[in-house]
Amino acid sequence: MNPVRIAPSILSADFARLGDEVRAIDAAGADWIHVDVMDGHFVPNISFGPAVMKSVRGMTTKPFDVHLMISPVDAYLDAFAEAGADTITVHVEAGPHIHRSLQHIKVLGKRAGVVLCPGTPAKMLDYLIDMVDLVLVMSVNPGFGGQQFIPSQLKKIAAIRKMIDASGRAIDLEVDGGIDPDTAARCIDAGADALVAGTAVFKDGPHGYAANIAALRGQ
Ligand SMILES: O=C(CO)[C@H](O)[C@H](O)COP(=O)(O)O
Ligand SMILES: [Fe+2]
Repeated sequence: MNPVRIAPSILSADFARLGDEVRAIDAAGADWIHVDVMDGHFVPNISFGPAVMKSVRGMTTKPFDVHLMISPVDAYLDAFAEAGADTITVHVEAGPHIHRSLQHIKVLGKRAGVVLCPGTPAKMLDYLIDMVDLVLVMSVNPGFGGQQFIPSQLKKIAAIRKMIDASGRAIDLEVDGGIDPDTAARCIDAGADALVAGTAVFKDGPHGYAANIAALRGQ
């Protein structure tokens, strides 16, 4: 398994200083930059779109890990690829043709990720696992930062770890929502190798970013 990768979610950044915030989490040791895109339809919140993401893409060379909470999503995939996404992750719950969406992401030359909401079973991955580069398990209901971790998702993480190992493919297993040093350790024990964190990274302002990221690694 890979050493854990930490992906701070810029949803919790100061949007008035977004470029500086991306530079700051890069300098503080972020492995990936997690970009939460919310459409006010699939989830009850609106964040930002590809133009805002593109405007900060040049602030770091770290991979952009783009979590699309958009339904329907297919019409937006090209725009996020063009705006500098490295991994594009789409919800199985967001439309009837998840397989087509994942195929399209691969055609765009990007890493394809699939994400499951807390109420969605791991078996939804049975016919997708052979085509994805990343599985994202939501440990909160998507739409907002600062929510409480849902412990039932640990069992799902462990089940997906087995599916990934059985596949023989290199697939990242990422968890998103309510991650702090305690829940991070529990997710890693269950088999996660990438963690998204918004509140736990950004809560103290820029002087705390490096220590907060290190704490999620158990350091
Ligand atoms: O996808 C998300 C919400 O839908 C965010 O990535 C997630 O909530 C991160 O925020 P926090 O660490 O504060 O829970
Ligand atoms: Fe997210």
